[in-house]
Amino acid sequence: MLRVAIPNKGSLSEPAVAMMKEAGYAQRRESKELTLTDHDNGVEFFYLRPRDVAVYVGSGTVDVGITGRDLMLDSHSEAAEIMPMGFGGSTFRFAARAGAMSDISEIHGRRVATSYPGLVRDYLAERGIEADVVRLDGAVETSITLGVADVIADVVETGTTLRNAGLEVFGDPILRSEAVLIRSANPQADADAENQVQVLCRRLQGVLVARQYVVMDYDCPVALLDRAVALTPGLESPTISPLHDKAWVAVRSMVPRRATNLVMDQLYGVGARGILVTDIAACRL
Ligand SMILES: Nc1ncnc2c1ncn2[C@@H]1O[C@H](COP(=O)(O)OP(=O)(O)OP(=O)(O)O)[C@@H](O)[C@H]1O
Ligand SMILES: O=P(O)(O)OC[C@H]1O[C@H](OP(=O)(O)OP(=O)(O)O)[C@H](O)[C@@H]1O
Ligand SMILES: [Mg+2]
Repeated sequence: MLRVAIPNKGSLSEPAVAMMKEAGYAQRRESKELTLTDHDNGVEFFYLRPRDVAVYVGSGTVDVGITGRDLMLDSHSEAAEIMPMGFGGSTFRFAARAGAMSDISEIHGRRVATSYPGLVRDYLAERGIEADVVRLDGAVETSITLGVADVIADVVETGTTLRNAGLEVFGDPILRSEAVLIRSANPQADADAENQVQVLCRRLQGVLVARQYVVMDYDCPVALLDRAVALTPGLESPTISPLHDKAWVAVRSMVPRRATNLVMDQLYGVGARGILVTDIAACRL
């Protein structure tokens, strides 16, 4: 059985479970279940703290897992990214009291509070900056007000938490993070496990594509087909089908979901009619 680690709590938990369900895997029904065996697909799911996922995967006790890129790098475990999951995006940044700092060189000799000491120490060491890294479990933004640190390094998504604490980011982002599927950096040579990992990846890729694209159908005068197809090139090439009226053809193509309305406006402008958009329930490319 393939062993897969899924975050049991936090921002990544619900979207990870939703994605696995969309990929056709059984998932736990309630949050107190620690494991779930999907016999039909030959997969055993382990619901673990997202911070621990990289540790288990790195040690080879589970085959693959979902966690944040930031957590994986912080853990220094022997794990490697296989694919991004399309959710849980954030940046990891330094921040200090508004107006207090403008360059990371100013961190030298200061106290930096963070829940990601591995990541922060690596980043500072690479730049020759010496600082006292204070490890906290969370709510790191409050540490400056309470006098425990001069600088923080933390996850920033909307920036609301920082603003509420009167803090401001400075310097370049330390990291751009998102949820990622990871596996051991030195996987055992096991053909069955390798095959199952490939199936899992193809299914997850299918979910990503189904979420990112729609299918667009429209009718188009033959004389205008080249201009219309240039707007909807699809992934490989659009399907063109004859219509009873020989002056028209039907076109079917995949279009990025976020561009749906723009492409429909442009197609209509070119002369296409009967433009229909359909969600993709699942796909394998
Ligand atoms: N506000 C956020 N937006 C997007 N991703 C986030 C956010 N906060 C944390 N993450 C991501 O979630 C992962 C952190 O997992 P963690 O278990 O700490 O979740 P959490 O949302 O902070 O929950 P909790 O603090 O309750 O444990 C990291 O990969 C991080 O980049
Ligand atoms: O930029 P924002 O949209 O405000 O999000 C960022 C905040 O979200 C996370 O906190 P979380 O709620 O996980 O609390 P924690 O610090 O206790 O982990 C993170 O640690 C930041 O504090
Ligand atoms: Mg948190």
